[in-house]
Amino acid sequence: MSSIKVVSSKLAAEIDQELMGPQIGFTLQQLMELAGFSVAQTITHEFPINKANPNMKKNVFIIAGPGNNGGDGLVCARHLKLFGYNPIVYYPRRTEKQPFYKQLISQLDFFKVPILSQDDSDNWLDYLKPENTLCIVDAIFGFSFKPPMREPFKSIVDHLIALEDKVPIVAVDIPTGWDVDQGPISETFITPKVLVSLTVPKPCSAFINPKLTSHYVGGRFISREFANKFGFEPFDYEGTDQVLKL
Ligand SMILES: NC(=O)C1=CN([C@@H]2O[C@H](COP(=O)(O)OP(=O)(O)OC[C@H]3O[C@@H](n4cnc5c(N)ncnc54)[C@H](O)[C@@H]3O)[C@@H](O)[C@H]2O)[C@@H](O)CC1
Ligand SMILES: [K+]
Repeated sequence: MSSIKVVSSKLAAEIDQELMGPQIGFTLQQLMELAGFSVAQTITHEFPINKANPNMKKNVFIIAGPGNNGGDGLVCARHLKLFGYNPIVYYPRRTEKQPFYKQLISQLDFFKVPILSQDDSDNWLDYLKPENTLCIVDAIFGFSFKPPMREPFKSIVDHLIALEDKVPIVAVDIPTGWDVDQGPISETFITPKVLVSLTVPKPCSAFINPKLTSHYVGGRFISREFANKFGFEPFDYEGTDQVLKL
């Protein structure tokens, strides 16, 4: 893993600021759309739908947290549905922070993606049976997580830890509970089977064990000049792919 270029959380924040600054002018919605799309595409690579097997598990359980990592999960769910999977979203703390989150929810309703809420806190695990679930998407926390983990997420993550040997977890950007720079230092953290780093891997990705976790980079939205300015080479994405296995 050490040969993979990573950028510190500080630099990652600067990259985001500049991408969404007046000169380049991306909006958060645009970046989130590409980020969520890249996570959905990673799932098609790691867990492809086998049309010859009508009994194949197709349920993907997406847990969306209260921030933008959660937003990536909502976008990912919509694309998964269009790719032929059966996404189920658990979104226990809806945000009012950005008005477009309501639109993301409306879009999921439009595609008839079930969304569990705070009201389902006693029964959400009924929808996450290992015998029916292909994989879990961890879109709970990304680079703004600060331990210790508060409820309801602590209990949710404890359940995920108990399930992680039975159902593979795909982590969006940062495995939940990991520190963006120092990795799994808190008391509660997951160990994903797949990590999708967005834009560029953060230092915590150096702590994944390549025997346990496949590592992808996604969020294909920067030019070579822009990457070089921040001290790294852009990733060699193939064709129209939005993700690259590292
Ligand atoms: N340029 C960007 O900023 C982009 C970021 N994206 C995603 O956005 C993520 C970062 O998003 P945010 O900055 O919104 O942050 P996060 O989604 O990492 O989490 C912030 C939220 O978590 C809560 N939180 C933090 N620590 C907690 C704790 N210990 N217990 C309970 N709740 C806690 C905060 O109150 C806040 O609501 C990235 O990792 C990435 O996945 C993508 O959407 C694409 C664009
Ligand atoms: K995550």
